[in-house]
Amino acid sequence: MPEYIAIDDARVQLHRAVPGPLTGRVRMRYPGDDEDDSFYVGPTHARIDLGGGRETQVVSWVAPAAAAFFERHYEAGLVKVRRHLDSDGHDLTRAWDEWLTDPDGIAFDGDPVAQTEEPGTASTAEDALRERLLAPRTPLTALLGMLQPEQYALVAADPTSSLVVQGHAGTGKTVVATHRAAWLTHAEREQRLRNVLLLGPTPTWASHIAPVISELATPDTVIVRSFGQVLAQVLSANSNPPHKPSRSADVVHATSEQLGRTLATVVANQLRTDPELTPAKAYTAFLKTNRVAPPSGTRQDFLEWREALPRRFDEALADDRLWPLLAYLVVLLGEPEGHAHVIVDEAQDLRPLELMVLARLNAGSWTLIGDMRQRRTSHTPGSWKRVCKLLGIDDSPEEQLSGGYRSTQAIIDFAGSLLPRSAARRNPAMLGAGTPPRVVNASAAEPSLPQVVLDEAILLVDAHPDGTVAVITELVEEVANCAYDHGWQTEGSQIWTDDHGRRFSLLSSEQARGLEFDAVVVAEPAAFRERAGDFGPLYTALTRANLELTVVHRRSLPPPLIRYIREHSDRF
Ligand SMILES: Nc1ncnc2c1ncn2[C@@H]1O[C@H](COP(=O)(O)OP(=O)(O)OP(=O)(O)O)[C@@H](O)[C@H]1O
Repeated sequence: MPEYIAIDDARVQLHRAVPGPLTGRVRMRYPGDDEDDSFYVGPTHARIDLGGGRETQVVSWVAPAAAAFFERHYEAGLVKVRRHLDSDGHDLTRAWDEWLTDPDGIAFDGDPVAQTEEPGTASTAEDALRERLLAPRTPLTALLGMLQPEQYALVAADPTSSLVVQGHAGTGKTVVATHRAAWLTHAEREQRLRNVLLLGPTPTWASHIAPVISELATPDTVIVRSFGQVLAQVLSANSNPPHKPSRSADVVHATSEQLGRTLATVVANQLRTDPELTPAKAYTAFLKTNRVAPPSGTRQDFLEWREALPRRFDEALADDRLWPLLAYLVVLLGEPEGHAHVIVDEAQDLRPLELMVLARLNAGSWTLIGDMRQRRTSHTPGSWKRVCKLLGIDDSPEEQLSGGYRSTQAIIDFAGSLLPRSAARRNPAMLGAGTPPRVVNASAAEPSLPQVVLDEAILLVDAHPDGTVAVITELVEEVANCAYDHGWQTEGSQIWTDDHGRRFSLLSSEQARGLEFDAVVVAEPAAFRERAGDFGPLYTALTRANLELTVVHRRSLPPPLIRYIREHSDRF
């Protein structure tokens, strides 16, 4: 960070180095004081010796005093001015001042740090935020300097009670989840928690958020896992078992809550006669019990499904779709060491039995973050109240996030047409209006749909040479075959590259959860609903785009999108 270089240039000695860029600066007057106080906010507490017996202080972002920087209405009248510092790695790129009183001259005077190269303070907080959001997105990074007051309030909310955060796509829920995990466990917080489990939908999500955790969190305090990895860990199983085609998943998910009740009853009954009960013995007992509780219309299906299950626990482990069932038996019988707090990102996607497993892994309170409108199936609870009930949370306030940081207004409005009118967004997108989505009808016989999708993806890749592009579709295999035929290669199975070094990601809506790209092609919208029976996955797919969205379809578009296009025919 230039301050340090500049401080060194000015032969200003540091007591200790600050590991990372400073976040900002505050000038305020405490009641009863004759002079203003000024301090920096940064990644950790530090004292900067300015020479001549003077020093300035860096207050850790987790300290209560840092609220003077982050909170919009910090104890009215105390804060005079805040200086926001934005950096790219260790280079200070921008600084801007936010006056809360009438400007009275120099915002921060009298110390060498203020006379260093902090760039001009022309931009406002809003300009700086917009500029950053319009630039090609880098992997998710710590955003301390940009954290919005509504986000900070949730990051730093009291962890003695549980918290539910509902927010539209792109309102910064993952930003809140990651920063909260770091805040709760930070070594400099007086009542820090010993550990936090930070849970999200997929391993790709886990790698997407990893940089924030390694930048902000105290080492070895935040455990990042995908839902599947948690189940694998409970079962000590490999997290990528071979998929066996079966009806297991449908029945496990469709009867999830009743299945949980049946398993709990089996375990309780068996324990009466067998205190040494193991998950394997409980599984065998479950295969035989008459005390099953599926909904009446599905009882026959349930019994047939159970009849076809592997006869032994260790054989059943080979089918990951049975993992929630098996893991529940393990946690019912074991005494897992509970986490001090669990944060769940995309929490709307957990099914009842998965929630019941999780409930037994947490010894503390919860932070549940998600968007009920992005539910991927009707087998997940339809309300936060229901989610809380399954986790055993008594009464938790439901907080809302309302800012729009991911997508342009044009993309938000187009995707938002899939939502009920009552769910419309309240705040305008920070990225501005943007260009309307491009809708390509590929219903002619030639070229094929995958070919059109590939051509559109290449157009976007060329238009965003420094950015990221994704194709999101339920027809992953068809598009992959087409890309392969045209000389594209895959690294992992999601990122495709060509000989010119161009690249795009190819994902199903399930894999795209929680991620974002500068430009996105969504292929064959009609196919999303067939999988989910709901618009949630299509809404998720459309809202992964920051700046540009192309929709390619061969079949008819879903009626709300047709209506939207008709009502806004001037834009399409
Ligand atoms: N305060 C902020 N300053 C700068 N960028 C922000 C801020 N809050 C969020 N963003 C950016 O907006 C984008 C969306 O944020 P995030 O992924 O947290 O949203 P989300 O609510 O989890 O979305 P979804 O539910 O659709 O996955 C990210 O690029 C993030 O870095």
